Amino acid sequence: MTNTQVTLVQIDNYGPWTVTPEPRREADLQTLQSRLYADVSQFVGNRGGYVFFTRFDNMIAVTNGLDLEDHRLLQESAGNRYPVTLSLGVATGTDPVQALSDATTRLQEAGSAQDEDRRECLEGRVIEDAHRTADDVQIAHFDVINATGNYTDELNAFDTFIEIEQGYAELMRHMRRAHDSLSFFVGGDNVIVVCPDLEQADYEEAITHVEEAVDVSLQVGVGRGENAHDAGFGAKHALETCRADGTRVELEFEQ
Ligand SMILES: Nc1nc2c(ncn2[C@@H]2O[C@H](COP(=O)(O)OP(=O)(O)OP(=O)(O)O)[C@@H](O)[C@H]2O)c(=O)[nH]1
Repeated sequence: MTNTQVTLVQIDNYGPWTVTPEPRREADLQTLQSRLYADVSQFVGNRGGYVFFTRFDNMIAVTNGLDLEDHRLLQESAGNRYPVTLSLGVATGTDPVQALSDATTRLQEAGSAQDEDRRECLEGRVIEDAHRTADDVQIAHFDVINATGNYTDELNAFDTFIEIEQGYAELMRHMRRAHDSLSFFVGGDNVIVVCPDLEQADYEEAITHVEEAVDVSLQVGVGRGENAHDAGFGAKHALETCRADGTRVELEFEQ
C-alpha cells in the first residue's frame, strides 16, 4: 500500500506583494518564481523528494523522507534569501489526492493565503521513520510517443505546445477523476503522476482515454520506492523499456 507524504508550499501574502506599493515588473516576478522553484526543488530533491511548480505561488511536493526539521530549514533558508516567505502544509495517506487535500486544509485553517499575519506556518505531520516502507510512493512517468517526429519537427513551436498541453490537460483531469492521482507537466512532452496503488490495466485505460479524447498517444513507465526519487527513477527505467520494446505500459515492480 502506498503512503504518500505531500507538502503544499505556499508563498505568503504573495498577491498583495506583487502590487505593493505598485505593480512590480513582470520579468522580475517570473525570475523570482523560477529561482524560488529551483531552490525548493534542489532542497527537496537532495533529500529524495520531488517538487512540482504547478502555479509557482503554490507548489506541490512529494516529501517522503523529509521530517519537520527539514521543512523548517527550508522555510528559514528561503526566508533568509528571498523577499517572500513560505508556509507549508504536510499530510500523508494512501490516496495522494486526499493527502494533498488534508495538507491544503491545514494551511487554510491557519489563515488565508493573503492574510498578512499568516507567515511561515508549518502545519501537519510526517510519516514516522519506523513506519516507512519500500512501497510508499508510486510514480508514473508519461511521455508523448515520438513527440519530436510528430510535433517538434513538424509544427511551429506554439502549435506543438498546444498539442502537448491538450494531452496533459486530458490526462491530468482523467487521472484525478478516475484514478485519484496527481499529474504534473515537467517540461518537453513529459508528465509525472503521483499515484495510489494502480495496476497495469489502469494505465492502459488512461492512455486509451487520452488517445480517444484528444488524439495524443502516450507511453508510461511506473515505479515504486520509499521516496519520490526512487519511485521516479524506477519509472524512468520502465519508460526506457517502453521505448526499446515498443510497449505502452511498463511497471518496474511485481503487481
Ligand atoms: N522532465 C523531463 N523531460 C524529459 C525527460 N525525457 C525527455 N524529456 C523532454 O521531452 C522532450 C522530448 O524527448 P523524448 O520524449 O525523448 O522524445 P520523443 O520524440 O517523444 O521520443 P520517444 O519518447 O522515444 O517517443 C525532450 O526535449 C525533453 O524536453 C525526462 O525524463 N524528464
